[in-house]
Amino acid sequence: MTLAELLPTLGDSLRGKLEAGIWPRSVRHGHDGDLMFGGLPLSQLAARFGTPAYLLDEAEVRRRCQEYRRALHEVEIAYAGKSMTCRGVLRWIAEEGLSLDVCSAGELAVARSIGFPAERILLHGNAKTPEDLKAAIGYGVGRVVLDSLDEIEQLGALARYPQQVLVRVTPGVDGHTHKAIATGVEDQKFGFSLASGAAEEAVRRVLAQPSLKLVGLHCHIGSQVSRVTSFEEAARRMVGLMARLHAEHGLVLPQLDLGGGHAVPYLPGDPDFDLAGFAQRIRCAVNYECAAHRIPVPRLTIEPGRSVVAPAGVTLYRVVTVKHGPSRTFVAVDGGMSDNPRPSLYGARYAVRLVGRRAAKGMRAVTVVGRHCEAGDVLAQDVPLPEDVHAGDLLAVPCTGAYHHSLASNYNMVGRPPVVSVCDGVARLLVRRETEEDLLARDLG
Ligand SMILES: Cc1ncc(COP(=O)(O)O)c(C=O)c1O
Ligand SMILES: N[C@@H](CCCC[NH3+])C(=O)O
Repeated sequence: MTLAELLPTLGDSLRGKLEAGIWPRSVRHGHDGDLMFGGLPLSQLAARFGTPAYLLDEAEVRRRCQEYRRALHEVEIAYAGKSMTCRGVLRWIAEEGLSLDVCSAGELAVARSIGFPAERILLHGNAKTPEDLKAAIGYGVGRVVLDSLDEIEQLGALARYPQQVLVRVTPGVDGHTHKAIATGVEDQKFGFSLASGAAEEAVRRVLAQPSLKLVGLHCHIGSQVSRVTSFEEAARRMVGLMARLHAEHGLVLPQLDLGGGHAVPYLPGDPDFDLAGFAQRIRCAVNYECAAHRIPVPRLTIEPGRSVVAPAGVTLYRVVTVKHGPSRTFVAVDGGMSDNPRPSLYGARYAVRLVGRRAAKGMRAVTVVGRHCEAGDVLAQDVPLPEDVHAGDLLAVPCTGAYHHSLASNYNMVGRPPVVSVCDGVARLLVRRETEEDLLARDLG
């Protein structure tokens, strides 16, 4: 029996303890079954901002930035903007002293609009368009992470010396994560293969471009990776490559970017990422390999996205209807795959909780579904909810701060939810709800 199957059978207090790790640390029990989030009752936030709504606990995001900086004080922490970008969040990231990884001119435009320091920005992307490259050069971003031979030539022609660049390497390391987000293994679209020699060829090409200044190497083995050993192995392989480049070209590269991908717990019982262990073992692996190859230790960069914002987010939904099928009960809510495509894309699992009232009955396993025209529009399968859950109830889904707002669509012409930040009892609308007028405004008839 899995923990998810076991949960409905557990008493409230044991279930509460198991669930504690997947909610932001500010969450407290409120009156009559409510939950306090950043000092405000969830039911009050739902009444004020409507549902569905993405909530973000500002203090939790900032605390996570600080934890990264403390655990890895000598390492550059570059927040991966693809996980959640809006001006409010990027301001927190800038204030907390992190760098920023963007992967399009669009993400860069948001960063630029709040004056995110250009020298702390890295531009990523396996297929950067000329517009992406021009925008990066125009803003003077610190580093561009090169991902194809075409891009090396294009950037070489557009840039002015010394445009700092890294070369993205595919180290051939398995992050043991979902196939769709495993980027360290061979035979996929990202980076230059280490095993085939493509990475060394890319370095040669960069060195031949007078406008580019190669400052380091980059790799990213995937997302939602929990095994520190995979990062360690990638670090060792990357230092090995740096040593070969040193021997071949006399190159001393001052930077090594090990990407992001640190896993977070989505369900009760999922392990938390061992940040202290990661810090210690990466440091050891890099120092040891550098000493063994007699090359200087590079400055490390990491690019966490999910692990900075996911656990700070909660999504609120209103139940629209409850349908009792022959083998399961469907609880349908006013959102779905347009605000959270992760279950359909990656088979992602979530916990769901009734808030705003006390349940009169015990728990049973139900399937929470969305309002979209697809049978696969499932938000959470076999989750425990009270037997008396009914239309109008408020549901809260934790761990939705990353890859929710950023992956959202307006499928079925359903407007995207607002993003609301909450801190010390004050709620602030960061991104307003997408309206029918917004949707119609783009349609020129
Ligand atoms: C190059 C790069 N860096 C960082 C990240 C951030 O990953 P995560 O949000 O899993 O930390 C990604 C996404 O997987 C990425 O592609
Ligand atoms: N969108 C993915 C993560 C992608 C990581 C970006 N390279 C997720 O929701 O898990």
